[in-house]
Amino acid sequence: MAEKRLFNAFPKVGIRPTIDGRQRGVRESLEEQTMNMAKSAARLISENLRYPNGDPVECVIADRTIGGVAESAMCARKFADQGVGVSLTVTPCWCYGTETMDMDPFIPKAVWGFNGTERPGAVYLAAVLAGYSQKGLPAFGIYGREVQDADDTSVPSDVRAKILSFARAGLAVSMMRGTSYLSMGSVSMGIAGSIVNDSFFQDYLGMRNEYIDMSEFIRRIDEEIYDKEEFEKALAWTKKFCKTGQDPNPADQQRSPEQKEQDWEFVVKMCLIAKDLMNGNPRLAELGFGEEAMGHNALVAGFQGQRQWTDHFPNGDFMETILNTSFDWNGPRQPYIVATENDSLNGAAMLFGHLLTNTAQIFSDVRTYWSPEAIERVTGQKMSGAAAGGLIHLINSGSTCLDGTGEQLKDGKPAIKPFWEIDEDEVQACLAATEFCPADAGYFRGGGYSTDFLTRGGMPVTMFRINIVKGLGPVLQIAEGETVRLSDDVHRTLDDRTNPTWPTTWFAPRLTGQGAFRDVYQVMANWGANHGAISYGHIGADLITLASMLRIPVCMHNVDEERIFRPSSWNAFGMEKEGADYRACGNFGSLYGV
Ligand SMILES: C[C@H](O)[C@@H](O)[C@@H](O)C(=O)CO
Ligand SMILES: [Mn+2]
Repeated sequence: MAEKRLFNAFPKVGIRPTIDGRQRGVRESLEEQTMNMAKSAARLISENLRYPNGDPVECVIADRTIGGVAESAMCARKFADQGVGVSLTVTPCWCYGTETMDMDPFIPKAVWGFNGTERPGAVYLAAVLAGYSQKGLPAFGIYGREVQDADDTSVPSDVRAKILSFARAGLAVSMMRGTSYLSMGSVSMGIAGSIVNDSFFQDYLGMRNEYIDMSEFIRRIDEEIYDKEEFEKALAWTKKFCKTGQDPNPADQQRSPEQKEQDWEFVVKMCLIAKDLMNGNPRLAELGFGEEAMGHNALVAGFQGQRQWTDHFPNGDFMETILNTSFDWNGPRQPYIVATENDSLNGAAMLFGHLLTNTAQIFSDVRTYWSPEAIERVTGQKMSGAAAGGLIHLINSGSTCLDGTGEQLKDGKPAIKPFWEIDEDEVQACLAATEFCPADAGYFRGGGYSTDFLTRGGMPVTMFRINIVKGLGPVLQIAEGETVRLSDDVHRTLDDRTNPTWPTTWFAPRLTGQGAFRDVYQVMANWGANHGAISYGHIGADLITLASMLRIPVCMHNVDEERIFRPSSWNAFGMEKEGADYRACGNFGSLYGV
């Protein structure tokens, strides 16, 4: 059974079979087809989508078809009672728009109008979408390209794709609502992303901000407010499977073997404590720590670390790495999303990626642009293939998920998978590909460990980032591309010029020849901050759909226009998609902002 998380139930998808209310023949003739559409949609969603804990997504179908306002109200009541967080209206016929529409302003909504000829499903679709636009309730329209016969209960592939894309993004919106971002510490080294903007989390994500001082870790370590049995298990696993790598420090700055041993115990305790802080732990209540047992209901957190903590205590890199990874000493499990340097905007981006894919997310500094000429100058090697246009060196200050090694395989190729698809061999492969090196004493005076690995090449990935601009609000930027595996000697030469004991992912964004994607250099030059969240797969279209639900405009992306799926209201803001997105988001404002 998947690990219980937080105090929020997973939101369900509500399906609204909507019908022409005229009895004495019309309605009766449509009842079966309408309800069958709802059942087909529910089956499609539950068979293809899972919650982050691995359980199938649950759908709730209205008790009866919705022919007017009374049945709309009955359905709304049932959805509220059942914890519905996303709604999909389906219909094969004409219905009465404002009498049957879903009026809940906070839950993502879509309408699937059957492309049939016997009854005008498309006409209702257009009418109700117009109603949603007029009422300021943007909704997604779904209409199959090919005409279907009235008795055809199949869901065409284009309709399937849109229903699933809408449901993935709608569930992500709904899963964030009511949870917390937990700041463990405050602003790290003047990084603006770690200035936690509570209006952003509250108005755009419907989330609460929680804060703890980093001294809480010392209190809990000193007073042994953690599960000591779990600690012994975690420490034994760590000693057995987490290989210690090279110490990058000069001999006279290296910590003694005893100190290093103590550091391992310290950083493993940090790991348990951070998990308890985010998620709570009933075991603590049994140990007499009732308040600490509750946790902060945090779906995402950030750890400041640098500098005050790391100037004195072992760093948080091992903690951040293990929490963000899809497994630990208890085997595969849902990752805990934690942002390095408390970069809450990158943390929120990581959360988007995690909720859309159910996978672990890489956190990286966007550290260096290497032109092919520069690589050849310093290594003598000419770049080719995906590296021919140059590379971006993604490297964090010592932490990122072990899934980022690319040692999990999907169809024989490097991948990052949901935890329930990861087997023990892949767990071991990720660990075997990693070394934990004593921390660079220049940066981390208090010691600790850094995670060192090199991501395998040929993995499709998407890098993305949330930035906040005064007067505009949040924007999202996206770059789809792939990882590149350089030869060991080329990688070594480049990596040794920076921090060779940190995790590296060589990233080649997909170029379009236009604007920010004119070349690799422009991708780096247009990146809005020092960090990026990196997710497995090309998820740019889903991120765009999610951003539109949250009314966050997308300032940069390399997603083909036909993959873009936004509420129908966006069409009213012009044919040029980027400007229309900004105008629509500005017009409707944040989803929860009052
Ligand atoms: C150790 C260094 O201070 C790094 O932490 C620094 O380069 C950053 O990661 C800034 O985002
Ligand atoms: Mn950083």
